[in-house]
Amino acid sequence: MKYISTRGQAPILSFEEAMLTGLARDGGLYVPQDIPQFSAADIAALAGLPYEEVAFRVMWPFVGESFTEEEFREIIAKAYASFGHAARAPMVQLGANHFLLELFHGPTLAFKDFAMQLIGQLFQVALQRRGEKVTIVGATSGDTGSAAIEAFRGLDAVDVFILFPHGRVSEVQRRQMTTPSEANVHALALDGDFDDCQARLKDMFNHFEFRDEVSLAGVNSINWARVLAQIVYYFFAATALGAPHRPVSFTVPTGNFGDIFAGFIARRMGLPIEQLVIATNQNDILHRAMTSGGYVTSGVAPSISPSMDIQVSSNFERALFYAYGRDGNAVAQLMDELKGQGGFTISQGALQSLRETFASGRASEEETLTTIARLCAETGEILCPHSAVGVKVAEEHLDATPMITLATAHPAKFPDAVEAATGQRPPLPNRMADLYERSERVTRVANDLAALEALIKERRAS
Ligand SMILES: Cc1ncc(COP(=O)(O)O)c(C=O)c1O
Ligand SMILES: N[C@@H](CCOP(=O)(O)O)C(=O)O
Repeated sequence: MKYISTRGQAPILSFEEAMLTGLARDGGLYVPQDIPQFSAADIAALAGLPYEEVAFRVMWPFVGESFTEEEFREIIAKAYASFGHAARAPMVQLGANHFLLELFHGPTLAFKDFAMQLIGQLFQVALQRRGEKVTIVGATSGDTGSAAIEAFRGLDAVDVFILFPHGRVSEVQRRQMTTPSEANVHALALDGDFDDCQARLKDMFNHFEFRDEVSLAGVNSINWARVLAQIVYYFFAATALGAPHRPVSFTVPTGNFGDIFAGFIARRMGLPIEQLVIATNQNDILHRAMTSGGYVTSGVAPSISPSMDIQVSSNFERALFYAYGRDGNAVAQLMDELKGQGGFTISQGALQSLRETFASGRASEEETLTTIARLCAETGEILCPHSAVGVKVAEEHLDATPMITLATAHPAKFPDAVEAATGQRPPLPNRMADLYERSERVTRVANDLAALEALIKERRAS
Protein backbone atom coordinates (compact mmCIF):
# COMPACT_ATOMS: atom_id res chain seq x y z
CA MET A 1 0.00 0.00 0.00
CA LYS A 2 1.35 3.43 -0.99
CA TYR A 3 0.27 6.92 0.07
CA ILE A 4 -0.15 10.01 -2.09
CA SER A 5 -0.58 13.69 -1.20
CA THR A 6 -3.87 15.55 -1.63
CA ARG A 7 -1.91 18.24 -3.49
CA GLY A 8 -0.23 15.78 -5.85
CA GLN A 9 3.33 17.13 -5.67
CA ALA A 10 4.96 15.21 -2.79
CA PRO A 11 6.86 11.92 -2.88
CA ILE A 12 4.73 8.75 -2.77
CA LEU A 13 5.41 6.97 0.54
CA SER A 14 4.90 3.67 2.35
CA PHE A 15 2.64 3.51 5.41
CA GLU A 16 5.60 3.80 7.79
CA GLU A 17 7.09 6.72 5.89
CA ALA A 18 3.76 8.54 5.71
CA MET A 19 3.26 8.01 9.45
CA LEU A 20 6.69 9.37 10.38
CA THR A 21 6.39 12.25 7.89
CA GLY A 22 3.04 13.71 9.01
CA LEU A 23 2.34 16.58 6.62
CA ALA A 24 3.35 16.00 2.99
CA ARG A 25 6.18 18.21 1.72
CA ASP A 26 3.83 19.98 -0.72
CA GLY A 27 1.65 21.06 2.24
CA GLY A 28 -0.97 18.38 1.51
CA LEU A 29 -2.20 15.41 3.51
CA TYR A 30 -1.45 11.77 2.77
CA VAL A 31 -4.24 9.44 1.61
CA PRO A 32 -4.04 5.82 0.43
CA GLN A 33 -3.37 5.41 -3.29
CA ASP A 34 -6.23 2.89 -3.40
CA ILE A 35 -8.87 2.22 -0.77
CA PRO A 36 -9.08 -1.50 0.14
CA GLN A 37 -12.49 -3.05 -0.51
CA PHE A 38 -14.31 -5.23 2.03
CA SER A 39 -16.96 -7.63 0.71
CA ALA A 40 -20.23 -8.23 2.56
CA ALA A 41 -18.77 -11.53 3.78
CA ASP A 42 -15.61 -9.79 5.10
CA ILE A 43 -17.79 -7.32 7.00
CA ALA A 44 -20.21 -9.95 8.33
CA ALA A 45 -17.24 -11.91 9.70
CA LEU A 46 -16.35 -8.98 12.00
CA ALA A 47 -19.57 -9.21 14.01
CA GLY A 48 -18.99 -10.27 17.60
CA LEU A 49 -15.18 -10.26 17.38
CA PRO A 50 -13.11 -8.58 20.12
CA TYR A 51 -12.18 -4.96 19.33
CA GLU A 52 -8.51 -5.87 18.84
CA GLU A 53 -9.34 -8.49 16.17
CA VAL A 54 -11.60 -6.05 14.32
CA ALA A 55 -8.77 -3.51 14.51
CA PHE A 56 -6.31 -5.96 12.99
CA ARG A 57 -8.59 -7.02 10.12
CA VAL A 58 -9.66 -3.47 9.23
CA MET A 59 -6.22 -1.85 9.39
CA TRP A 60 -3.98 -4.62 8.04
CA PRO A 61 -4.63 -3.97 4.31
CA PHE A 62 -3.47 -0.35 4.81
CA VAL A 63 -0.26 -1.28 6.63
CA GLY A 64 0.93 -4.39 4.87
CA GLU A 65 4.61 -4.29 4.13
CA SER A 66 5.59 -1.80 6.87
CA PHE A 67 5.12 -4.19 9.84
CA THR A 68 4.94 -7.97 10.15
CA GLU A 69 1.60 -9.50 11.06
CA GLU A 70 2.99 -10.59 14.43
CA GLU A 71 4.39 -7.11 15.17
CA PHE A 72 1.13 -5.46 14.22
CA ARG A 73 -1.01 -7.77 16.34
CA GLU A 74 1.25 -7.14 19.34
CA ILE A 75 1.11 -3.37 18.78
CA ILE A 76 -2.70 -3.47 18.74
CA ALA A 77 -2.84 -5.60 21.90
CA LYS A 78 -0.59 -3.15 23.78
CA ALA A 79 -2.47 -0.11 22.46
CA TYR A 80 -5.84 -1.10 23.91
CA ALA A 81 -4.68 -2.90 27.08
CA SER A 82 -4.95 0.29 29.16
CA PHE A 83 -8.59 0.99 28.26
CA GLY A 84 -11.00 1.09 31.19
CA HIS A 85 -13.78 -0.93 29.50
CA ALA A 86 -13.56 -4.54 28.30
CA ALA A 87 -15.50 -3.71 25.13
CA ARG A 88 -13.14 -0.74 24.42
CA ALA A 89 -16.01 1.05 22.60
CA PRO A 90 -19.28 0.09 24.31
CA MET A 91 -22.61 1.19 22.87
CA VAL A 92 -25.68 2.29 24.82
CA GLN A 93 -29.18 2.82 23.48
CA LEU A 94 -30.63 6.33 23.78
CA GLY A 95 -33.96 5.82 22.00
CA ALA A 96 -35.88 3.47 19.71
CA ASN A 97 -33.39 3.87 16.88
CA HIS A 98 -30.61 5.95 18.39
CA PHE A 99 -27.37 4.60 19.90
CA LEU A 100 -24.38 6.22 21.58
CA LEU A 101 -20.90 4.84 20.94
CA GLU A 102 -18.80 5.63 24.02
CA LEU A 103 -15.29 6.39 22.83
CA PHE A 104 -14.03 7.83 26.11
CA HIS A 105 -12.76 4.82 28.07
CA GLY A 106 -9.10 5.27 27.11
CA PRO A 107 -6.39 6.65 29.41
CA THR A 108 -7.14 10.36 28.75
CA LEU A 109 -10.93 9.99 28.47
CA ALA A 110 -11.38 11.03 24.82
CA PHE A 111 -11.69 9.27 21.47
CA LYS A 112 -8.18 10.45 20.62
CA ASP A 113 -6.78 7.58 22.71
CA PHE A 114 -7.96 5.03 20.13
CA ALA A 115 -5.49 6.38 17.59
CA MET A 116 -2.86 7.90 19.82
CA GLN A 117 -2.23 4.77 21.90
CA LEU A 118 -1.75 2.85 18.65
CA ILE A 119 0.53 5.49 17.12
CA GLY A 120 2.64 5.55 20.27
CA GLN A 121 3.33 1.83 19.83
CA LEU A 122 3.86 2.12 16.04
CA PHE A 123 6.37 4.98 16.46
CA GLN A 124 8.32 3.02 19.11
CA VAL A 125 8.73 -0.04 16.88
CA ALA A 126 9.54 1.98 13.75
CA LEU A 127 12.03 4.35 15.44
CA GLN A 128 13.81 1.54 17.25
CA ARG A 129 14.21 -0.37 13.99
CA ARG A 130 15.58 2.73 12.23
CA GLY A 131 17.71 3.89 15.20
CA GLU A 132 16.18 7.37 14.83
CA LYS A 133 14.79 10.08 17.13
CA VAL A 134 12.02 12.55 16.30
CA THR A 135 10.55 15.78 17.62
CA ILE A 136 6.79 15.60 17.72
CA VAL A 137 4.98 18.93 17.65
CA GLY A 138 1.21 18.86 18.08
CA ALA A 139 -1.54 21.47 18.05
CA THR A 140 -4.50 20.91 20.31
CA SER A 141 -7.79 22.38 21.37
CA GLY A 142 -7.50 20.10 24.41
CA ASP A 143 -7.81 16.39 23.72
CA THR A 144 -5.18 15.56 21.10
CA GLY A 145 -2.51 17.13 23.31
CA SER A 146 -3.28 15.11 26.41
CA ALA A 147 -3.64 11.89 24.42
CA ALA A 148 -0.30 12.51 22.65
CA ILE A 149 1.50 13.27 25.90
CA GLU A 150 0.08 10.11 27.47
CA ALA A 151 1.19 8.02 24.49
CA PHE A 152 4.75 9.40 24.22
CA ARG A 153 5.73 10.43 27.77
CA GLY A 154 9.07 9.03 28.90
CA LEU A 155 10.14 7.66 25.50
CA ASP A 156 13.85 8.24 24.74
CA ALA A 157 13.38 8.47 20.98
CA VAL A 158 10.77 11.24 21.13
CA ASP A 159 10.43 14.80 22.39
CA VAL A 160 6.83 15.95 22.42
CA PHE A 161 5.84 19.64 22.26
CA ILE A 162 2.15 20.49 22.50
CA LEU A 163 0.76 23.89 21.54
CA PHE A 164 -2.59 24.68 23.14
CA PRO A 165 -4.56 27.94 23.14
CA HIS A 166 -3.94 29.73 26.44
CA GLY A 167 -7.15 29.97 28.53
CA ARG A 168 -9.29 28.11 25.99
CA VAL A 169 -9.13 24.50 27.17
CA SER A 170 -10.91 23.03 30.19
CA GLU A 171 -9.00 22.79 33.48
CA VAL A 172 -8.93 18.97 33.29
CA GLN A 173 -7.56 19.10 29.73
CA ARG A 174 -4.91 21.65 30.75
CA ARG A 175 -3.84 19.65 33.78
CA GLN A 176 -3.59 16.45 31.75
CA MET A 177 -1.02 18.26 29.60
CA THR A 178 0.84 20.23 32.27
CA THR A 179 1.19 17.72 35.12
CA PRO A 180 3.28 14.90 33.51
CA SER A 181 6.80 15.30 34.89
CA GLU A 182 8.79 13.43 32.21
CA ALA A 183 11.60 15.52 30.71
CA ASN A 184 10.55 14.76 27.11
CA VAL A 185 7.12 16.43 27.58
CA HIS A 186 6.74 20.17 26.86
CA ALA A 187 3.34 21.88 27.24
CA LEU A 188 3.23 25.28 25.51
CA ALA A 189 0.31 27.69 26.14
CA LEU A 190 0.08 29.90 23.05
CA ASP A 191 -1.48 33.37 22.98
CA GLY A 192 -4.12 32.70 20.32
CA ASP A 193 -6.79 30.17 19.39
CA PHE A 194 -6.54 26.59 18.11
CA ASP A 195 -6.36 27.76 14.49
CA ASP A 196 -3.24 29.78 15.40
CA CYS A 197 -1.69 26.68 17.02
CA GLN A 198 -2.44 24.56 13.95
CA ALA A 199 -1.23 27.28 11.55
CA ARG A 200 2.13 27.57 13.35
CA LEU A 201 2.46 23.77 13.30
CA LYS A 202 1.89 23.71 9.54
CA ASP A 203 4.37 26.61 9.14
CA MET A 204 6.98 24.47 10.90
CA PHE A 205 6.31 21.56 8.54
CA ASN A 206 6.61 23.91 5.57
CA HIS A 207 9.91 25.36 6.85
CA PHE A 208 12.11 22.53 5.57
CA GLU A 209 15.33 23.70 7.22
CA PHE A 210 13.71 23.54 10.68
CA ARG A 211 11.72 20.41 9.82
CA ASP A 212 14.82 18.46 8.80
CA GLU A 213 17.05 19.80 11.58
CA VAL A 214 14.73 18.61 14.37
CA SER A 215 13.29 15.57 12.51
CA LEU A 216 9.82 16.97 12.89
CA ALA A 217 6.92 14.51 13.22
CA GLY A 218 3.22 15.18 13.68
CA VAL A 219 0.49 13.29 15.48
CA ASN A 220 -2.47 15.49 14.69
CA SER A 221 -4.99 13.99 12.33
CA ILE A 222 -2.93 15.40 9.47
CA ASN A 223 -1.13 12.10 10.10
CA TRP A 224 -2.83 9.34 8.13
CA ALA A 225 -2.20 6.80 10.92
CA ARG A 226 -4.57 8.80 13.16
CA VAL A 227 -7.39 8.51 10.63
CA LEU A 228 -6.66 4.82 10.04
CA ALA A 229 -7.10 3.87 13.70
CA GLN A 230 -10.40 5.75 13.82
CA ILE A 231 -11.89 3.74 10.92
CA VAL A 232 -12.01 0.65 13.14
CA TYR A 233 -14.82 1.71 15.46
CA TYR A 234 -17.15 2.44 12.55
CA PHE A 235 -16.90 -1.24 11.55
CA PHE A 236 -17.06 -2.39 15.19
CA ALA A 237 -20.26 -0.45 15.91
CA ALA A 238 -21.99 -1.02 12.57
CA THR A 239 -21.52 -4.80 12.67
CA ALA A 240 -22.83 -4.86 16.24
CA LEU A 241 -26.09 -3.42 14.88
CA GLY A 242 -26.42 -5.79 11.92
CA ALA A 243 -24.20 -4.46 9.12
CA PRO A 244 -23.70 -5.46 6.36
CA HIS A 245 -27.27 -6.86 6.33
CA ARG A 246 -28.64 -3.67 7.85
CA PRO A 247 -27.23 -0.21 6.97
CA VAL A 248 -26.53 2.26 9.76
CA SER A 249 -25.98 6.02 10.02
CA PHE A 250 -23.45 7.94 12.11
CA THR A 251 -23.42 11.43 13.57
CA VAL A 252 -20.00 12.78 14.49
CA PRO A 253 -19.20 15.84 16.64
CA THR A 254 -16.79 17.55 14.27
CA GLY A 255 -13.95 20.08 14.42
CA ASN A 256 -10.84 19.15 12.46
CA PHE A 257 -12.84 16.61 10.37
CA GLY A 258 -10.50 13.69 11.18
CA ASP A 259 -13.04 11.52 12.95
CA ILE A 260 -15.79 11.87 10.36
CA PHE A 261 -13.29 11.44 7.54
CA ALA A 262 -12.49 8.02 9.03
CA GLY A 263 -16.21 7.25 8.59
CA PHE A 264 -15.96 8.40 4.97
CA ILE A 265 -13.15 5.90 4.36
CA ALA A 266 -15.11 3.12 6.11
CA ARG A 267 -18.00 3.84 3.73
CA ARG A 268 -15.69 3.75 0.70
CA MET A 269 -14.31 0.41 1.94
CA GLY A 270 -17.82 -1.02 1.62
CA LEU A 271 -19.40 -0.48 5.04
CA PRO A 272 -23.08 0.34 4.41
CA ILE A 273 -23.31 3.79 6.01
CA GLU A 274 -26.44 5.63 4.94
CA GLN A 275 -26.05 9.07 6.51
CA LEU A 276 -22.77 10.50 7.76
CA VAL A 277 -23.77 13.60 9.68
CA ILE A 278 -21.37 16.43 10.53
CA ALA A 279 -22.36 17.98 13.88
CA THR A 280 -20.81 21.36 14.65
CA ASN A 281 -21.06 23.75 17.59
CA GLN A 282 -21.47 27.51 17.08
CA ASN A 283 -18.18 27.43 15.13
CA ASP A 284 -20.16 26.06 12.25
CA ILE A 285 -17.99 26.67 9.19
CA LEU A 286 -18.48 23.09 7.99
CA HIS A 287 -22.28 23.26 8.30
CA ARG A 288 -22.29 26.61 6.47
CA ALA A 289 -20.03 25.17 3.76
CA MET A 290 -22.31 22.18 3.26
CA THR A 291 -25.37 24.42 3.15
CA SER A 292 -24.09 27.25 0.95
CA GLY A 293 -20.97 25.95 -0.80
CA GLY A 294 -18.91 28.80 0.67
CA TYR A 295 -16.08 27.80 3.01
CA VAL A 296 -15.40 31.14 4.69
CA THR A 297 -13.48 31.57 7.96
CA SER A 298 -14.81 34.11 10.43
CA GLY A 299 -12.78 33.78 13.65
CA VAL A 300 -13.31 31.30 16.47
CA ALA A 301 -15.94 32.00 19.16
CA PRO A 302 -15.05 30.19 22.43
CA SER A 303 -17.75 27.67 23.37
CA ILE A 304 -18.61 25.12 26.06
CA SER A 305 -17.41 22.39 23.65
CA PRO A 306 -13.89 23.87 23.32
CA SER A 307 -12.29 20.93 21.51
CA MET A 308 -14.47 21.77 18.51
CA ASP A 309 -13.63 25.48 18.47
CA ILE A 310 -12.01 25.29 15.04
CA GLN A 311 -12.47 27.25 11.81
CA VAL A 312 -9.71 25.87 9.62
CA SER A 313 -10.66 22.22 9.55
CA SER A 314 -7.59 20.34 8.33
CA ASN A 315 -9.08 17.09 7.12
CA PHE A 316 -11.75 18.76 5.04
CA GLU A 317 -8.89 18.94 2.52
CA ARG A 318 -8.97 15.13 2.31
CA ALA A 319 -12.74 15.17 1.64
CA LEU A 320 -12.24 17.86 -1.03
CA PHE A 321 -9.59 15.69 -2.70
CA TYR A 322 -12.20 12.99 -3.33
CA ALA A 323 -14.99 15.47 -4.12
CA TYR A 324 -12.77 17.00 -6.83
CA GLY A 325 -12.11 13.58 -8.38
CA ARG A 326 -8.62 13.24 -6.78
CA ASP A 327 -7.42 16.40 -8.54
CA GLY A 328 -4.39 17.59 -6.51
CA ASN A 329 -4.04 20.82 -8.48
CA ALA A 330 -7.63 21.83 -7.74
CA VAL A 331 -7.10 21.13 -4.02
CA ALA A 332 -3.84 23.09 -3.96
CA GLN A 333 -5.62 26.07 -5.55
CA LEU A 334 -8.43 25.98 -2.96
CA MET A 335 -5.90 25.81 -0.13
CA ASP A 336 -4.02 28.80 -1.59
CA GLU A 337 -7.30 30.75 -1.64
CA LEU A 338 -7.98 29.74 1.96
CA LYS A 339 -4.56 31.00 3.03
CA GLY A 340 -4.64 34.16 0.93
CA GLN A 341 -8.29 35.21 1.11
CA GLY A 342 -9.65 33.34 4.15
CA GLY A 343 -12.01 31.13 2.15
CA PHE A 344 -13.10 29.58 -1.13
CA THR A 345 -16.20 28.50 -3.01
CA ILE A 346 -16.74 24.77 -3.57
CA SER A 347 -17.64 23.96 -7.19
CA GLN A 348 -21.19 22.71 -7.85
CA GLY A 349 -19.95 19.25 -8.83
CA ALA A 350 -17.80 18.87 -5.74
CA LEU A 351 -20.57 20.18 -3.49
CA GLN A 352 -22.98 17.65 -4.93
CA SER A 353 -20.45 14.89 -4.34
CA LEU A 354 -19.95 16.00 -0.71
CA ARG A 355 -23.72 16.12 -0.17
CA GLU A 356 -24.07 12.57 -1.49
CA THR A 357 -22.00 11.45 1.51
CA PHE A 358 -22.40 14.05 4.24
CA ALA A 359 -25.35 15.74 5.93
CA SER A 360 -24.78 18.43 8.56
CA GLY A 361 -26.23 20.42 11.42
CA ARG A 362 -25.24 22.73 14.28
CA ALA A 363 -26.05 23.10 17.97
CA SER A 364 -26.04 26.44 19.77
CA GLU A 365 -24.68 26.79 23.31
CA GLU A 366 -28.22 26.76 24.71
CA GLU A 367 -29.20 23.67 22.70
CA THR A 368 -26.07 21.87 23.90
CA LEU A 369 -26.92 22.54 27.55
CA THR A 370 -30.57 21.54 27.19
CA THR A 371 -29.53 18.32 25.42
CA ILE A 372 -27.22 17.38 28.32
CA ALA A 373 -30.02 18.10 30.82
CA ARG A 374 -32.72 16.25 28.85
CA LEU A 375 -30.63 13.13 28.18
CA CYS A 376 -29.62 12.96 31.82
CA ALA A 377 -33.26 13.18 32.91
CA GLU A 378 -34.63 10.79 30.24
CA THR A 379 -31.90 8.13 30.05
CA GLY A 380 -29.45 8.71 32.93
CA GLU A 381 -26.62 9.13 30.37
CA ILE A 382 -24.43 12.13 31.18
CA LEU A 383 -23.00 13.59 27.99
CA CYS A 384 -19.94 15.77 27.55
CA PRO A 385 -20.80 18.96 25.63
CA HIS A 386 -19.21 17.68 22.39
CA SER A 387 -21.24 14.48 22.49
CA ALA A 388 -24.33 16.58 23.27
CA VAL A 389 -23.77 18.59 20.08
CA GLY A 390 -23.73 15.24 18.28
CA VAL A 391 -26.90 13.96 19.94
CA LYS A 392 -28.83 17.16 19.21
CA VAL A 393 -27.89 17.11 15.53
CA ALA A 394 -28.46 13.33 15.26
CA GLU A 395 -32.00 13.75 16.57
CA GLU A 396 -32.72 16.00 13.59
CA HIS A 397 -31.62 13.21 11.23
CA LEU A 398 -33.36 10.18 12.75
CA ASP A 399 -35.23 7.87 10.35
CA ALA A 400 -35.78 4.12 9.98
CA THR A 401 -32.02 3.41 9.85
CA PRO A 402 -30.26 2.96 13.20
CA MET A 403 -28.32 6.14 14.07
CA ILE A 404 -25.06 5.88 16.03
CA THR A 405 -23.78 9.09 17.62
CA LEU A 406 -20.13 9.17 18.60
CA ALA A 407 -19.59 10.17 22.26
CA THR A 408 -16.15 11.69 21.93
CA ALA A 409 -15.17 12.62 25.49
CA HIS A 410 -15.95 11.75 29.10
CA PRO A 411 -18.20 14.28 30.86
CA ALA A 412 -15.68 14.63 33.71
CA LYS A 413 -13.35 16.49 31.32
CA PHE A 414 -15.91 19.32 31.15
CA PRO A 415 -17.45 19.45 34.65
CA ASP A 416 -18.46 23.13 34.51
CA ALA A 417 -20.71 22.69 31.46
CA VAL A 418 -22.17 19.45 32.80
CA GLU A 419 -22.87 21.02 36.19
CA ALA A 420 -24.49 24.04 34.55
CA ALA A 421 -26.83 21.69 32.68
CA THR A 422 -27.59 19.04 35.28
CA GLY A 423 -26.51 20.36 38.69
CA GLN A 424 -24.17 17.35 38.94
CA ARG A 425 -20.38 17.52 38.81
CA PRO A 426 -19.17 14.29 37.20
CA PRO A 427 -16.20 12.81 39.11
CA LEU A 428 -12.92 11.84 37.47
CA PRO A 429 -12.15 8.10 37.41
CA ASN A 430 -10.13 6.94 40.47
CA ARG A 431 -6.86 6.62 38.57
CA MET A 432 -6.77 10.39 38.01
CA ALA A 433 -8.64 11.51 41.11
CA ASP A 434 -5.61 13.54 42.33
CA LEU A 435 -5.27 15.51 39.07
CA TYR A 436 -6.17 18.79 40.76
CA GLU A 437 -3.41 18.35 43.37
CA ARG A 438 -0.56 17.58 40.94
CA SER A 439 1.89 20.43 40.19
CA GLU A 440 1.84 21.99 36.73
CA ARG A 441 4.68 22.73 34.30
CA VAL A 442 3.88 24.94 31.31
CA THR A 443 5.54 27.63 29.18
CA ARG A 444 3.52 30.60 27.92
CA VAL A 445 4.48 31.36 24.30
CA ALA A 446 3.71 34.10 21.78
CA ASN A 447 2.08 33.33 18.43
CA ASP A 448 5.45 33.77 16.72
CA LEU A 449 6.97 31.11 14.46
CA ALA A 450 10.63 32.11 14.88
CA ALA A 451 10.36 32.24 18.69
CA LEU A 452 8.60 28.85 18.78
CA GLU A 453 11.18 27.21 16.57
CA ALA A 454 14.01 28.63 18.69
CA LEU A 455 12.39 27.32 21.87
CA ILE A 456 11.88 23.85 20.41
CA LYS A 457 15.48 23.67 19.18
CA GLU A 458 16.76 24.73 22.59
CA ARG A 459 14.54 22.41 24.64
CA ARG A 460 14.65 19.18 22.68
CA ALA A 461 17.19 16.58 23.75
CA SER A 462 19.90 16.64 21.09
C1 LIG B 1 -14.15 15.75 22.47
C2 LIG B 1 -13.99 16.03 21.02
N1 LIG B 1 -15.06 15.89 20.22
C3 LIG B 1 -14.99 16.14 18.90
C4 LIG B 1 -13.80 16.55 18.32
C5 LIG B 1 -13.79 16.79 16.85
O1 LIG B 1 -13.10 15.75 16.19
P1 LIG B 1 -12.42 16.04 14.79
O2 LIG B 1 -11.40 17.11 15.03
O3 LIG B 1 -11.78 14.75 14.41
O4 LIG B 1 -13.46 16.48 13.88
C6 LIG B 1 -12.67 16.73 19.12
C7 LIG B 1 -11.37 17.19 18.60
O5 LIG B 1 -10.91 16.92 17.59
C8 LIG B 1 -12.76 16.42 20.50
O6 LIG B 1 -11.69 16.52 21.27
N1 LIG C 1 -10.11 18.72 18.85
C1 LIG C 1 -8.73 18.47 18.65
C2 LIG C 1 -8.12 19.39 17.66
C3 LIG C 1 -6.99 18.73 16.93
O1 LIG C 1 -7.51 17.69 16.18
P1 LIG C 1 -6.71 16.53 15.52
O2 LIG C 1 -7.69 15.41 15.48
O3 LIG C 1 -6.30 17.02 14.21
O4 LIG C 1 -5.51 16.17 16.33
C4 LIG C 1 -8.04 18.47 19.99
O5 LIG C 1 -8.66 18.07 20.95
O6 LIG C 1 -6.91 18.83 20.10
